[in-house]
Amino acid sequence: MSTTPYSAQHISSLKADTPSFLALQEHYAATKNIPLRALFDGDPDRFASFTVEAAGLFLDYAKNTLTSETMSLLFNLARERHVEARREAMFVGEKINTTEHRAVLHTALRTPWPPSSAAAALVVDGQQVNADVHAVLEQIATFTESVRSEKWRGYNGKPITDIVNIGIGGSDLGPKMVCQALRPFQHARLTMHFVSNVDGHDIDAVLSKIDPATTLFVIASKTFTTMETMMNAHSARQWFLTQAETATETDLAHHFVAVSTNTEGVKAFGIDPQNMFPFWDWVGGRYSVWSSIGLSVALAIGFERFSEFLAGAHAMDSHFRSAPLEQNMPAILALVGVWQRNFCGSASLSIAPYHQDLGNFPSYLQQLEMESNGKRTALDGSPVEVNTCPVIWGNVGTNGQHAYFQLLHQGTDITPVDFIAALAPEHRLPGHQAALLANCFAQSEAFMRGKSADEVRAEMQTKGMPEDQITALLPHRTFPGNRPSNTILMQKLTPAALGALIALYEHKVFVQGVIWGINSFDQWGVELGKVMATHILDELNTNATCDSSVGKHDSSTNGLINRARAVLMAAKSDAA
Ligand SMILES: O=P(O)(O)OC[C@H]1O[C@](O)(CO)[C@@H](O)[C@@H]1O
Repeated sequence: MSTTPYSAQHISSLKADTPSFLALQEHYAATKNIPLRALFDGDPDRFASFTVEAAGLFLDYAKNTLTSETMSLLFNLARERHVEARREAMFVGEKINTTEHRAVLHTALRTPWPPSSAAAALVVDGQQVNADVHAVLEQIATFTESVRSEKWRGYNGKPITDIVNIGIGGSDLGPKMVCQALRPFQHARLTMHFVSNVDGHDIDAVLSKIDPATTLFVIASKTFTTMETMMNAHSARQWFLTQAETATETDLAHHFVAVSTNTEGVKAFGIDPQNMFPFWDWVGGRYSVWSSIGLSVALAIGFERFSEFLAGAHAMDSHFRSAPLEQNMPAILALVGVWQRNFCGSASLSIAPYHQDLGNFPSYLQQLEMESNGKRTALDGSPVEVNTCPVIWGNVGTNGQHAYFQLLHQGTDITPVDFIAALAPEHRLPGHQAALLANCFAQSEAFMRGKSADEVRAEMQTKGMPEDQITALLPHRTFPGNRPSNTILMQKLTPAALGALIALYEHKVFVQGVIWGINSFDQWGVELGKVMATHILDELNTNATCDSSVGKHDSSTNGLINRARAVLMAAKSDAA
């Protein structure tokens, strides 16, 4: 294993006094008052200079308050942080996830088979990575084909009509987002459902509309210990046994399959390991849709389309791994984000897909970005000295325009926006696509240009508005502009384009993590609440007098537990 200076355990936080950081700070101070409008007016070639194309995607980052000098300083920063060497360390399977002692190899899940050369074949801890990935893909291909072709049937001989994916976090958000995004490619007989929340209303709503005889449950959990997933899986199992007429325990095999790294856990639940689709600890939950966690996707769109999805991501991997930083789309997207976050001071990033089928993309990115880079400790254990991941949020356009875009245009914070659009639609309805794209492009232009007081005044005067009204309304109707955005375009939202889009953001997150000096692949921050919930669950389920059993909490938590327990206990005795 490499012990070069870029080995993870030697990496400290990005420091505000490093030469490249100081140079960027100085540059920001010198350029911050130049309006974006002026940058466009002064350079007719700005669009050509600040756009990049790769793997079927087109990125326009010209509407950011930056110049070629900014970019060159950012590339210096990336090189100073050893982005290229760290990138290679990830691809070749070094254990860059140092706090969990794991390699990070989601890119191997989409490497074509057989690998192009012996050198490309990955061996990690003695495991033939590519061969193992390929074997599981074959298993997925055979199984999904048999369900789709009606060979695989329910216990009383009926074909499967409904698939229920039970999982949470990466075992839910990825498959759910991708199935929605690729809705037009979905098998006509199959309806996809996703259950994630421990709140019983979630699974109850799904169970109330499906037939046990024609339903397949996919229990998706890397660990097979996650409280939410296990509780939902047990409820589904119980529901099946009570609702499916004449069904016995042996019939469960027709209706429950598992996706996991934990064979023992799957067996203990009662699923035959024959019906288990494995993956490996070097696949992080939020990077797992390419693994067997994508089983629901492959069931929905078929294995051929699933392969196209993997190929799209691989095309972005190849670009990311080989393109110089100056032409490297994920690196550029990451560096623009670092500029916005660490120098321009933006605390959040809004994601605006102008495509209804990408409705779940913002929530997917919330986990990808915030669980990866929402960290305050550097790889070497020291405190991080600069701001890390911004808050990620958003919704589809044009809906967002009629909700929170007011704040984006005229609020007190400057929030960068990533616009994402497909040029051609899957539907044939006249007029809609042009209207959608017109709104997308208009919003980014409006954020950039704003509307000056002089322009607003002239407009109101042309309309013949009295001077006193003009004076009163002027400040309200003025737009400051200078609000940054990126626009990502694809031809159509195909499996390959979606694969490339997700991989683009995965690698953006990686580059930002390297620059900030953090481990983008662990998630210790989710542990504390999980453990405390198990204790409180025990307390809510006991009959002991409130004060003695819950006395160890603060008065607020204690009071809340007591109020809830009174209701839960009453419901229990009513049911008895
Ligand atoms: O697939 P599992 O093991 O059930 O975990 C689900 C999710 O829980 C987390 O571990 C923490 O919330 C995520 O990283 C993961 O995607």
